[in-house]
Amino acid sequence: MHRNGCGFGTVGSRRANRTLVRMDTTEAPAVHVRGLRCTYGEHEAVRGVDLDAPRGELLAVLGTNGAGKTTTLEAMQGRRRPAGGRVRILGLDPVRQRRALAARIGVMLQDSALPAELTPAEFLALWSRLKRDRPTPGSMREQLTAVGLAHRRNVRIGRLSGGERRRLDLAVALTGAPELLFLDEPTSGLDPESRAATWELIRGLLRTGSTIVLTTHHLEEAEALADRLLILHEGTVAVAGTLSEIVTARRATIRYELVGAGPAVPESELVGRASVTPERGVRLVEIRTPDLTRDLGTLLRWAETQRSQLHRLHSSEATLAEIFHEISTTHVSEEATTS
Ligand SMILES: Nc1ncnc2c1ncn2[C@@H]1O[C@H](COP(=O)(O)OP(=O)(O)OP(=O)(O)O)[C@@H](O)[C@H]1O
Repeated sequence: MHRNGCGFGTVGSRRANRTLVRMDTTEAPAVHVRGLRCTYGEHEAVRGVDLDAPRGELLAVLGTNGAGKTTTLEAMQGRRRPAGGRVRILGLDPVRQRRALAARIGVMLQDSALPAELTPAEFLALWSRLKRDRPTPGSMREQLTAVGLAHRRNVRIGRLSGGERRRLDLAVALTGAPELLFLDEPTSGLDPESRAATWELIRGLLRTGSTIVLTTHHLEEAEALADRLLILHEGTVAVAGTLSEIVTARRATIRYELVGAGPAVPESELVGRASVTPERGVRLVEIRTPDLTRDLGTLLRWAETQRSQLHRLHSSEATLAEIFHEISTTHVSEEATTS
């Protein structure tokens, strides 16, 4: 994966990242989850989730609203006791060994309630003491510079904008140079510049060996940053893998336009997978294919024998947006009851 570019302020750099991240070369995955189940009363919000986040990689957890992303993250952070399954974080049980893990993980919550009366500098000092970290004024300033907030360090948190508070949340998560970061929608509410700078900071953290589990509603964020993706839907894993594994496992699409009358597709199994839409004097043809090379060959041979002109012929793999849409319009519970 290509990780390059510029970051926030003057320290979106190797110097900042060297001090913000602690390396760990142990081979076991940083996050290992099998058969995770979480319930709220009668409601089973997470239903048998498996996932792994190898060390030094970024796992993006995507999903529809209410899919169980935050609940899964909470179980991984030891903030929610699972109803079933096995969770290991840096080799430890996050519920039973929560104290031992606390200094080694950093958490950026979706809705953190930072004290409005304190300044970012004061809060980071307090938080460092709670994490038993020994910050120097220089290291705290570096942390704030890394998220583009050095100039706001002495302003009360209550006076910061929503985006600035979000960036302070990220600085808080970085306290103590954690090996593993959980970032719950880290760029929600950020302007495009701040989002780009946050992406660059995240890339810098990955370059220096940090492991990151991130939830996001922005598909382009997952595409830009993730080594692996997981899409949750209705409490279960709909798809998981690298972006190219996920995309190549889905059907590609062949599209072309036809002028004039006559058949629009070859007389083959392609007929059942084609849709033909009349538009502005032409017919737009779209064929979904599990085997692009084979079906494109069939189509081109047919066009040659028919002497048909296929205009604007092109093919494309499924996009993450299409895959996400397909997943989000499927009801797991309906499938389970009708199959
Ligand atoms: N405290 C709670 N009590 C009861 N049900 C809850 C509670 N928290 C979450 N749920 C339910 O559990 C399911 C999963 O919620 P969760 O917040 O984990 O989803 P999510 O994927 O993070 O959603 P979003 O993208 O909307 O933040 C949802 O159906 C939600 O309504």
